[in-house]
Amino acid sequence: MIVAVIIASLVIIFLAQYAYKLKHQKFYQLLDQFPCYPTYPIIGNLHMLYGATENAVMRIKNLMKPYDRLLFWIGLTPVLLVKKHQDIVAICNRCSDRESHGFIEPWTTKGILTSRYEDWKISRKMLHPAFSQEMLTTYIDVFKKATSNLIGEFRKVADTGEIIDVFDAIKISNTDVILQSVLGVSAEGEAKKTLRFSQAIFEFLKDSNKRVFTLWLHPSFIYKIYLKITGKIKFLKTLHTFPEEILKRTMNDFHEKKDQFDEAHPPKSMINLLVRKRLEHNFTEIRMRNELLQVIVGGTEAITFFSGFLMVMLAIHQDVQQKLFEEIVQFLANDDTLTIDRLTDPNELKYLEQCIKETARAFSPVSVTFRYTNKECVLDDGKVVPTGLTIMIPLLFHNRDAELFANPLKWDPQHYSEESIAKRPKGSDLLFGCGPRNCIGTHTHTRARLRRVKIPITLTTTNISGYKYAFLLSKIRIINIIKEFHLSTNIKEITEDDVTVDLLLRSKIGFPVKFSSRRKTGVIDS
Ligand code: HEM
Repeated sequence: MIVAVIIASLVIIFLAQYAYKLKHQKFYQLLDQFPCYPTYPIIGNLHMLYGATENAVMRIKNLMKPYDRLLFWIGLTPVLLVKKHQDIVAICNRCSDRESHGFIEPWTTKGILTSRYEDWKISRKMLHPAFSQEMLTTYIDVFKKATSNLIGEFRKVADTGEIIDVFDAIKISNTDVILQSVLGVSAEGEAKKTLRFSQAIFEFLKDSNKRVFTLWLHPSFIYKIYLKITGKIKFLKTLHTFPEEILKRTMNDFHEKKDQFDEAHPPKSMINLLVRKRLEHNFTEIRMRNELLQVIVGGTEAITFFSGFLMVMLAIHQDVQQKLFEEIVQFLANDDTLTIDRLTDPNELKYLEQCIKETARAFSPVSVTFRYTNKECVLDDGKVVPTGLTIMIPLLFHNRDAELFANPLKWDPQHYSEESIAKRPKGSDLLFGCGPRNCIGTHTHTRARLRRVKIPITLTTTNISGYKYAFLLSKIRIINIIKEFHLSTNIKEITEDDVTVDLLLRSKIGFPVKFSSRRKTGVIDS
């Protein structure tokens, strides 16, 4: 009986799939242009990722070796993988939808990371001012305070000969920074809750990645049961209640202390800005919670891994560290204040900027991004990507493309020297993504604006993103750390075998660093 039911179900699925394919013949014909490994009914190509859900992107890298484009079936869903610069730029500049396939529900729904174009436009417009020069100037004090606390942690182990994994200290510091600038609360005041929240973010990202590549977790009702049985539902609750409580508090303040929200008191955090502007866009509390949550998620994990890799690379590459130290000493010689103008002056701290960009290239924290084609997209060779297709863009492969970067697996700030940049096609750095849906901290160039300033649309402009949130925080942090400590480590390199890549790139071997004081000194401009 059971066997009969299973066979009947399979036949029904097969027939339904056949009927669907007939109805969407053009879509499937266009898919035939792209290479694809043999598929099995129902599972598609997922068997090829068996046992690798935690490191799926690296497995995909091997599968993509012979191809620049690959059609990959995640169950019944076709996904086009592209790794070449021209393809990424063409797709990202033309399609502003990001496909999440609801995989990250029920963790979060509509918001800047996950919304389709029409909703996303509103999110982006609403949140963009939170990354303006004025707001960044406000955040600088938060960055300095958090750096001061972080340095305090490193002082505890300095000169003891101990090698510590800096990940936890950086994570606490970054969570503090992001929470202060997004939610206006300090981790110091909410330490336990912050820690639980940060754990919930981690579980959310890990689980969402697992769900994408695990067929039986695709149906929503099964996933909800899975969350209950595994006890992960508690992380889901924390993920929601923490920002909700703070949102309620801010909304109450908004109603009761109106004078604190007038023009004489400009917003100092994203939540403050959102509460002021929510009526313009008719945002519900749930929508506001999602927006805040998604910026926090987008920011915290990426910047934590990024910072960890940067510190370890400096600890490994002593020559680079020494050169950077000399640059920092020179920068501080006559003026040791860290203002936004000094930190964003393109003629200052050039080598530090090279080190930061190189880390974002070699260890692309957001190693994969997605698009969904809301219209047909013609690629350079005339091939047409059909409407309604999910595109997976492993930015990591692009950023390690040997055609763009000599010796791409080597971390070398020379990749960002003026001479090296001049040798690459303009706009070939996709460190913060590409097109209008790039990282929110970056400048957005719409097609119209590109035309106005006569920049070819095929060239993206994310490489002028530098002086934003992540860069400012990194500069303040590295200046203070390198000025005070000499960093060393017991590892020689972080190789491809030492990282796992799901949606984010993580280190399997942690971030081991030894701190030795250069001289007893205070934190600059704290
Ligand atoms: C080193 C640090 C960071 C890196 C390398 C990075 C990289 C990226 C990348 C590659 C994307 C996808 C872009 C695309 O699909 O084209 C992205 C999106 C995004 N990032 Fe970042 N990011 C960083 C830091 C941050 C920070 C600090 C925040 C917030 C405080 C943030 C918020 C976001 C948001 C909200 C999006 C979605 C934007 C949209 O869809 O409109 N990121 N980031």
